[in-house]
Amino acid sequence: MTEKIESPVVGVLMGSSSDWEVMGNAVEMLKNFNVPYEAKVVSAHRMPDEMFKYAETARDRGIKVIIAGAGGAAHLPGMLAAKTTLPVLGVPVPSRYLKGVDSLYSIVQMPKGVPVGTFAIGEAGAANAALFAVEILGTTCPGLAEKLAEFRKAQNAKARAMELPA
Ligand SMILES: Nc1c(C(=O)O)ncn1[C@@H]1O[C@H](COP(=O)(O)O)[C@@H](O)[C@H]1O
Repeated sequence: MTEKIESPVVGVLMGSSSDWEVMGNAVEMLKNFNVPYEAKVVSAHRMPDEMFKYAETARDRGIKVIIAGAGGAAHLPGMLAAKTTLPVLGVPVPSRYLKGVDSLYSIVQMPKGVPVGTFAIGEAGAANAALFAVEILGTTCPGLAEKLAEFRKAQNAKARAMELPA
């Protein structure tokens, strides 16, 4: 008997394998919610043809949301958004010299007409992009909406239990 493999509904893309430490936080969050995903290195700069192909075929393959993380001249999220009408969530990956402020500015200042949802620099941004993707999926999937409510409840309990040193 073969196990049923659910096809991915979220694509987690990153410009380089060096982004994994940050972008792994998005994958971790999707796993927590049992959301089928695919994670790939796709670079607008280094693999422009593959990037176009990914964006052009994503919807037909069942992808509903794309999370794209990149550092430095982070054109990946914006270029994906230029080639698809799926929601694209951009994660600025911290860069070596400008600490990700360059990545943030590259992602956030999209021209009118081609939106990219831009998140915080680094791990929190990656995790929140995944949570936002779950929220989008939760608008049509009540099971996910319920899990999100549970997640918030658990987070609240954890924050309430926080103690400071005497
Ligand atoms: N910003 C982009 C794009 C792109 O936007 O297409 N492709 C790679 N990169 C970024 O270059 C940084 C350094 O990459 P390397 O570590 O491979 O040299 C990474 O943060 C990656 O996201």
